[in-house]
Amino acid sequence: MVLHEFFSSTISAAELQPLLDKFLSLPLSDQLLYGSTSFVASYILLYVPTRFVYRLYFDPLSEIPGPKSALISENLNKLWWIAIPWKKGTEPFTLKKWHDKYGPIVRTGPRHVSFDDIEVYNQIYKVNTKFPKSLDFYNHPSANESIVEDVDIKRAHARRAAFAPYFSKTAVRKLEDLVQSKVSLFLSRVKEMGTNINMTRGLRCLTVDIITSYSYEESFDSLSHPTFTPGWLIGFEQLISTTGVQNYLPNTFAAIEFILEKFLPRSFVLVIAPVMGDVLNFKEVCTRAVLGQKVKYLAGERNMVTIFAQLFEDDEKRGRKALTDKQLIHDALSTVAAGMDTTGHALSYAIYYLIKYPEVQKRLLEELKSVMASPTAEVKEEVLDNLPFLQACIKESLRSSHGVPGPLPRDVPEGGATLLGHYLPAGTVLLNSAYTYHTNPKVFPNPSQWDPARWLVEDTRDMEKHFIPFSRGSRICIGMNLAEVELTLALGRFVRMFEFGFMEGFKDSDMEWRAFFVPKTVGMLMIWAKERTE
Ligand code: HEM
Repeated sequence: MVLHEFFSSTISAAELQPLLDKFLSLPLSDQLLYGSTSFVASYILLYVPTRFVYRLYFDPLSEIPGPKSALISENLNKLWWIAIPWKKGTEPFTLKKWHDKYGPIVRTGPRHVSFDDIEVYNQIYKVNTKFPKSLDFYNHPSANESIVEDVDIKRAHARRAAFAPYFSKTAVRKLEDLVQSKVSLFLSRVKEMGTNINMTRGLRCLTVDIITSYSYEESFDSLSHPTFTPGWLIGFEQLISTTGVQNYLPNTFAAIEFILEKFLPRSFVLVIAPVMGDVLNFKEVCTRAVLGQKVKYLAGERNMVTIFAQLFEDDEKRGRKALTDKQLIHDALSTVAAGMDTTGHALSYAIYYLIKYPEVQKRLLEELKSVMASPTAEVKEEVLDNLPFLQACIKESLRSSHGVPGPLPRDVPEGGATLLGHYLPAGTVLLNSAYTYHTNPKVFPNPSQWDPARWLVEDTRDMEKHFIPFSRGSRICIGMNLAEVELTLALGRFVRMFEFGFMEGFKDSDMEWRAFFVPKTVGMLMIWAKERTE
């Protein structure tokens, strides 16, 4: 039969009726079986191919180059990154490969478009941006009411404005003593351990103790743990590894969590679902900490210096609507998540590369000796902030650890947008990964080389333009100033105080990372450290 005849042939109601009667006379179980089989068959054989052809040739995004297989199914694309064990967290690497192949704009899915163009980046991630964070990604059941995941531009702006004063450079420097004391404790723990030190976790313990003391008064006291492995940290590691799945099925996870949390004893949960048990423990610690501050505040305690306490006071003074308990808990969780791994990860890269490149370490040490007479000399952050080579090491570590390397999706708002000459309808999801920008060989020659000296040339403007570890614009990292103070004090004082090297068995491949919102290395940085004598 020619195609025309096939499409124009019709079946009359009289012909259809006996078929329908026959179907209805079957037992219910057969009806269900045949009904669902025909539904699945027509979905796979008719709907999916027709939709694919539409996406390929007729969709407004069809002009944009990209891998055709990515147009088959939005859900399959998502599951690819979160459910296939060897693909988990590798999205930034694939995006980079696609940009190398297809150019600065790539259609990576039916509604997804990725960019490798810093001018476009600056348009999307600018102050007063019209491109909100995308619910497609910012929808974690444990953080979807936090600042980080607030996709409403106006509301997020107001919430950021309330927090911002506590993170200005001046505010952070006022709390320098707190950071110094945690760094001192960290260094004394490293000295005491001497060997077999899990630096990946140790640095997380340092950064989390700083951020929790800064936020809620009582630190998690993770640095005191004999092996830098407090239970909540394991819970957090589990939580991070499952972010993709939790974003994909937020309601299912929220329901499972609710049941496990409310109806079963924790000891039992830890046996039947250890990951969830650890996650719940971690969340409980954060919840107790932040709500504890609220209770103290309501009981009349004033002049607490922590972020949340100041927030309660300022809300009252300014007549601002107070955050709900759920918002507070989600902020508490996401502040720990945002402030811990990113800073710890950048520091661990700095230490890893300083071991790999002893000549760079030597140059840094010489510079540090110029302001610190002895290995344990006291030093103000302001002094270290003015050391060009130390700052270049930090910058290069932020570049090679990429900050938050995933593609931080933004939505095209109502009315659509035209970017790189392509019209993108409302709802298109825009992807930009720091990894793509930080490894551009035209901007950073030999990008995989860790080379702090690249930042000490006369003209760094092009590199600065492509350097986005903290993102940019309205949703730039709130904790950037705190992170910079932590990085400066921890790295400067650590390198001045210790000789250090890899433990036997440590491999370069342990430092490969995967993106689970924040980056996570596949192994741990294991080192020994010995106090310097001069
Ligand atoms: C080296 C350390 C850090 C790096 C590389 C980093 C990087 C980033 C990046 C790239 C974003 C944007 C995320 C997005 O668009 O979804 C972000 C947001 C954020 N960061 Fe950081 N961060 C660091 C440390 C910190 C610290 C210490 C804090 C402590 C409070 C913090 C708090 C936040 C918050 C609350 C946001 C959300 C801002 C918003 O959505 O408006 N970060 N950070």
